Amino acid sequence: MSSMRILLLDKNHPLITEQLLANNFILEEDFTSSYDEVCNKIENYDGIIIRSRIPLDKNFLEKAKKLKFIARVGAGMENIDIPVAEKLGIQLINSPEGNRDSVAEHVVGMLLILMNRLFIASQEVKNGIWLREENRGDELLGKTVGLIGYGNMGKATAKRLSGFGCKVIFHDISPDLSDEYATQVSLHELKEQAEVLSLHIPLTEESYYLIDGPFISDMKNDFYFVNTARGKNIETKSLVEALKAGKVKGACLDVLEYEKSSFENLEVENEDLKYLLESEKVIVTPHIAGWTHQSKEKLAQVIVDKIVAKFVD
Ligand SMILES: O=C(O)CC[C@@H](O)C(=O)O
Repeated sequence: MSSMRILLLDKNHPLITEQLLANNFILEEDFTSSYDEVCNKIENYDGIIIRSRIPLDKNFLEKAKKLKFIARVGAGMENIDIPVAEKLGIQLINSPEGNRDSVAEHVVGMLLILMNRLFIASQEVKNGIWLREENRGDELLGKTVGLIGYGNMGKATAKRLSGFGCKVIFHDISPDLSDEYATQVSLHELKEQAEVLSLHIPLTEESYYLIDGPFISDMKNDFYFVNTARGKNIETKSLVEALKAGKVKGACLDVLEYEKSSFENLEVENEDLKYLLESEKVIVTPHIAGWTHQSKEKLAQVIVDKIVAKFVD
């Protein structure tokens, strides 16, 4: 029997509340209090369930005297000061198994739209313009796709793309991850071979601006770029330069460097952002790759199952 007190800081699928109450957790929902207000009461809770509304930084975590776990509904944990949480013995739980399929479908969808000019051609026809040669597409079949990161998202993406007849290679810091969908290679080999580059890594100090000017120059082929990871994994200025120069043939961006958080508006007074929003070579979506009706429910179920497995006898 659990009598742990849990604070829910973001709206999620109702099954989280239903199932945790059924397991005798004591719950409090607070979707509006500010960072300071939550800091002032966090010492009363054994667990927190979050998406990304409130940053769980050192100051916050040091006030959370009773906290035993932080559960992230989603994959990315860049909002949490992980070294401090680990030092304080707070368990970190995330749930990428819940939205990996949505992310993978989003990657394939964006690539098909970009490479076959589907959105532009449709808009043209609706405006009475019938252009065929200008809208000639590029097949995914036979392309070498390089993934950076081969966790839940990378693997789900490789599974789909291998079904499209792509050769999928990936680079990951963990060894021996090759499987029936993709082959692990060094970063050098990936840069030599990839014709499409897709990111599936968390945002950490090491992966901040991983893709910058020198990285892009090292890529042997002109390539399509896909980012469903985090905007700050790529230096946007370098992406824009490479798009203008034709080195990046097109970009599918579900995340932007200029997002303040997943839920706030964009800073629009930025020349690079303006280019991305205006360019025909760029597709942009508002951080919705892992955001389907199905993933909402699956994320909730995964997080509940993990909490129950750890804290209910
Ligand atoms: O919670 C969100 O808003 C997005 C989640 C997604 O980017 C993830 O990290 O799983």
